[in-house]
Amino acid sequence: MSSVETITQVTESIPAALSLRPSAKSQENNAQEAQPTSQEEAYRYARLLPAFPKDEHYPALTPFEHVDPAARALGHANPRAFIDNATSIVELTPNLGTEIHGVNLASLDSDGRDQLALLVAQRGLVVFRDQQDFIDRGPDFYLEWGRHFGRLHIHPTSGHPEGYPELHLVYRDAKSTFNFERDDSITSTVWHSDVSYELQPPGLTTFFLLSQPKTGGDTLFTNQESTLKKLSPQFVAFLKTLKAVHSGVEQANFSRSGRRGGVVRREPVENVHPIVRKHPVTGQESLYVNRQFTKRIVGLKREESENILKFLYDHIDKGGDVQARVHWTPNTVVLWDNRNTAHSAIVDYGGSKERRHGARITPQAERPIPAFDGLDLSA
Ligand SMILES: O=C(O)CCC(=O)C(=O)O
Ligand SMILES: [Fe+2]
Repeated sequence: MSSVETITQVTESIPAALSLRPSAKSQENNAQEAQPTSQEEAYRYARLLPAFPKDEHYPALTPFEHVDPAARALGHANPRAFIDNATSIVELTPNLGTEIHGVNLASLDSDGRDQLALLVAQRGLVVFRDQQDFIDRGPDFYLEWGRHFGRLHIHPTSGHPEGYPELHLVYRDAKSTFNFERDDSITSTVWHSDVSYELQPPGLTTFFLLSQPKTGGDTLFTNQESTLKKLSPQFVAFLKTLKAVHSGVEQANFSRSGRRGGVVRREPVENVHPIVRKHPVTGQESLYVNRQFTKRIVGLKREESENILKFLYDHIDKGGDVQARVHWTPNTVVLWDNRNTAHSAIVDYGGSKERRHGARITPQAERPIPAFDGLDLSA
């Protein structure tokens, strides 16, 4: 987010586009053809533009039992049956990311979706091309899709299509942005795991673009199992004894300040998570801190906490050898596992006619499981 989850700078106020209505006649191609503002009436996805209703308030989230769909695929005779007929399956990097052509996600049955969840858990990032059917099915389908994987999260501050608070939108055009811009930073890169401040942050997450710039606006991913493995066993053993505070306060304050959409739908929370978490299905351990939401290490002196976190963030920043970069082509749908990866938007576009409009479906998963059984998260 600031990705939209990030600390964003809304350069101008809410877009005039919000008042637009869909045109049944519009056949605008959804990508590569960014449309000028004067033609926004014809925007094919106008009904999915971000809205920020002021009267929307939700109570605190309550705990729930998450049953991971990937676990159901573990005992399957062929857990990759759902991609048996793919025309191409390419590993983006040895340790992170698989790109698949020739599989229609929208037609996957329950069993196929479970298998998909297992592949996403194993590869961290899975990119599906040519998913026009999925994208064209629209918001009710997106919600039904997401509910297969867990309870859908409603974002406390981001824009959503009118009537669909469970869809988190990223948006930028010539007039406005609801993500990623920090006018005081040398970079738009903000590594994060989505809404990690929640008690039960997301697992499998689905994201796609409805419109995209002609070039640029790729998304970066990194493998947090690999970033952990690069550290010495002695240091990892120490990290496993630690837990950290993740906070949604800064994000809410940013919204309250009037930048972004100006709404806070749910009071911000802070939660404590293990610095090294264990995946509930694969059992793999991963580093679970991020520059956007992780604030301090519990129990350490301030300088100790600041320096260790800074070291870990620098380590993540420098991990080009465990990262992958998704280039968006029209009708691409990407899934990542927020438990064992981190990601960042790249804001390298923004010509006067460029629009980038994305939607995220964000099911929550389990409370992060500490890699070290003895870690007490209640204290
Ligand atoms: O826009 C992007 O490339 C990433 C957006 C993002 O971080 C998110 O929606 O979680
Ligand atoms: Fe994100």
